[in-house]
Amino acid sequence: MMNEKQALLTVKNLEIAFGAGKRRFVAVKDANFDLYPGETLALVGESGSGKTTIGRAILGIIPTAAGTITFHGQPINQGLAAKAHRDVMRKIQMIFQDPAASLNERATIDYIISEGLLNFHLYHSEQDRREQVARMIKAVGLLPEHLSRYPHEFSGGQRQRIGIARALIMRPELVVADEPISALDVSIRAQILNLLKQFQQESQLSYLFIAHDLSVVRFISDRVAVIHNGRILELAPTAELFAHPLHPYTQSLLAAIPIPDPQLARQKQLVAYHEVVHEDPVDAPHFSEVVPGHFIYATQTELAAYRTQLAVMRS
Ligand SMILES: Nc1ncnc2c1ncn2[C@@H]1O[C@H](COP(=O)(O)OP(=O)(O)OP(=O)(O)O)[C@@H](O)[C@H]1O
Repeated sequence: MMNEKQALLTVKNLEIAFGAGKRRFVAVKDANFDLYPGETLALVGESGSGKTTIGRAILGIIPTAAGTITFHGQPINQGLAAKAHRDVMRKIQMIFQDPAASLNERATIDYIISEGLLNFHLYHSEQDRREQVARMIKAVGLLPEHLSRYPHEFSGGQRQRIGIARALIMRPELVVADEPISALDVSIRAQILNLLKQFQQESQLSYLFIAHDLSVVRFISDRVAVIHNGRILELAPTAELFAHPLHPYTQSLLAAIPIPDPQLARQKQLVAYHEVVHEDPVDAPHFSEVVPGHFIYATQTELAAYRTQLAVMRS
């Protein structure tokens, strides 16, 4: 079904490296995925796996070493004319992990939420700006009197609402949400997730949702990409991935989800997955489809075995 739609974002053979010469470190290796309008794709992996790096490359904050990032069919990682660049910068917004660190402490909430409108001239008059901000503040569940206050006067959850308002007032088409609830109290995480879902339903927003918590991913995302050591190892629709994880690393990740029932509580260790350097160029691993929509990083020989394994799991 997904493939009949035009992808909003396409990441193809993406490589991102830091440093040069002997210090060169490839943080993202040959990443491939599409993101469709109105869809949430989760990028899940342990700390340091390369999730944020992919998000930052999509936002144009860091350069890419190889591959393409295409938005609305237009490559955006190889330099854009100024007008097109501004247009993309408006349409792709970010929500950060730490709402305490990402808001300018010296600015009022009114200014923080308005800043994008001011920079991009997205208002007709001062009255229009005020109306847009008033609508947005209400939509994220804050009050008009909050506008004259400063970030330190708010709780973590309220700050994240401000961060969401700041991003969504730009009317983006894609939001890169980088661990948007992991810095928040457990009690308010669901509220923020529901708020993000509500906005998506209202406006066909797409989310690239960066997370390490699989229970959150299961709740919020349509599809999941599992990343490890800069490599996407498996990508599938959420229900499929949770029911039929194929890659050993994905399986260990799922097995490590803590179960709330203390009787059943378990916290298994993740199986370290080390990429094998394949000497055989004929059967080198690729990111390919096991069945339509379910991708895995494997050699052709492994792929055939995964197909059999999946058929058994499904029968
Ligand atoms: N500016 C940089 N210079 C050098 N190395 C970097 C830079 N940014 C990230 N890295 C490295 O790239 C790798 C991936 O980092 P990244 O922040 O994308 O991981 P992550 O999966 O988002 O982790 P976390 O959940 O901890 O944020 C890490 O090994 C990190 O040390």
